[in-house]
Amino acid sequence: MRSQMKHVNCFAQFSRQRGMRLQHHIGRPAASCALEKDISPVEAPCGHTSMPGPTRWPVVGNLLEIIRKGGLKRQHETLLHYHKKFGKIFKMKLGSFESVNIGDPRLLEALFRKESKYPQRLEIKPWKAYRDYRDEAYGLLILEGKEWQRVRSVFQKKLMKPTEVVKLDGKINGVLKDFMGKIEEVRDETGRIDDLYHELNKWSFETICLVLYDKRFGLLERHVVEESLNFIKAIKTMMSTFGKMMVTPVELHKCFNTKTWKDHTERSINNVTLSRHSSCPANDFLSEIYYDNELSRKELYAAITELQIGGVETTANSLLWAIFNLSRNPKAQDKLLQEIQNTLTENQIPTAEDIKKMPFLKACLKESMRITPSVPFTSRTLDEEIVLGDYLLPKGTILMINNHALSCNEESFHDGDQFKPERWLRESRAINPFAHVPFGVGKRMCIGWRLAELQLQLALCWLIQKYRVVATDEDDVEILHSGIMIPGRELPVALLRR
Ligand code: HEM
Repeated sequence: MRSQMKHVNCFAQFSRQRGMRLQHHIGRPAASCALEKDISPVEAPCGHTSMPGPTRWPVVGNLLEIIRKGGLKRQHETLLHYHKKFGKIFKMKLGSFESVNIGDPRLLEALFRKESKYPQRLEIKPWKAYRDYRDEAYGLLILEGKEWQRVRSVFQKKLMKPTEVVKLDGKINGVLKDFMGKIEEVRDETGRIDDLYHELNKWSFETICLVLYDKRFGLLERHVVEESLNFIKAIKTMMSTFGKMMVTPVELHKCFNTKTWKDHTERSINNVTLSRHSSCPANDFLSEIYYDNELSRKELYAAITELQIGGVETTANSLLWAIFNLSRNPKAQDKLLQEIQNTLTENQIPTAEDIKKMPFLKACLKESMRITPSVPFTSRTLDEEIVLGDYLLPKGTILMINNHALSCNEESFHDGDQFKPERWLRESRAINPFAHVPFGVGKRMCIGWRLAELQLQLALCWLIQKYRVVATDEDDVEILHSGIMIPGRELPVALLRR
């Protein structure tokens, strides 16, 4: 990789040799091929300046340094540190996993402008290995090429169309009504909830299942069906084993039947269990897809399973952090309550239409997802050679798009460590849309983002209308990377009835 990533000064020579056209030069105008000033130059074998990055050691690459700096759980902090040290683009290697990391909105925009027909994320070999092992199909998270596009376009019609998504507010509110009842049940006399995250996971699972299967799974009832809880546990296991399985070859795990592989295969999500619920879809959402024969039954199961994997913990996690951020920012919370009360009468159930009249609510959510993003990175595997910024990146390069670093960037967000929803309302200094990408970018961005946003906005409305969310201590809460960003301890929050 090192010798393949050449400084753009090599580019003219490359273009002549390979007949490359200048349209491939993305990131800055073709005429400006000067060395990036803020990238520390490292001497490359070709004699030109190559991309900077931490010192890599044979076999392990930078893994030991990551471990020394707090391990994979704190990798987001280490990567932030690398971005500060090496600039907006750098390369690194974790065991067998090599990547180029980008944390700059202009570079991301440039990448987006040259997006290929079927953008690819980094291949998730452990998930594929598991599916192959069980003879199951792949869903949107892992599909590639034309197959990905075929499945994507089927679900996109339902999930990405604003007019379709707003129709789901009734279902979302139905689950929220029960969720509020659940909160009353599990809240102690001080307003604390033991394992709030688990309760939020149950809420988001119940909502997504209702949207997909038009069926309630009873997760918010007193006696919960074990199978549904297993799904939530399985998502957590998949997320937490993911990191370890990505930095070491999956074949090794399989061959030696390591604990990580056992955890991964024994507790991963099983399509067959879920398939019962979608075997004869009766609701609008699945029936069109099913009866139009757009997807085979196997493909439908896989796609639905992966919609759930993608949608359950991410949404629960985003609401968890929003509750936390509002608990630490009572002024913002008061302003939010004011907006809700100006829009809704007491106990009025909010609709998607009402949400349109609540810019501060949207801003609070955006700011929460910026300051505490659930998904810190996404990735792209280049399917053709491109020039990004000042570097020629060969086909096959894995680009890590660091949403966490983008969101912390002081150039884009002044006082970036502070929760300031107002920043999203100011029209004078528009924020570059590529500076904050919690749902990713381009053709492959999150297919559930509209649904997730509506769910979160409605949930915040219900919660803030009924409860004052307070901080029970002011000590730091560490953020840990476990596939998704989780708090290092039970969140110090209480919900007090207004
Ligand atoms: C707050 C909640 C959510 C967050 C933060 C989130 C975040 C993301 C991110 C960052 C990606 C990668 C995008 C990229 O590579 O550019 C993604 C992809 C995906 N998400 Fe979400 N997501 C959320 C909710 C949902 C929901 C509710 C669903 C399902 C209904 C869902 C299903 C998916 C799927 C299937 C993909 C893969 C899409 C593809 O490759 O075509 N997500 N999500």
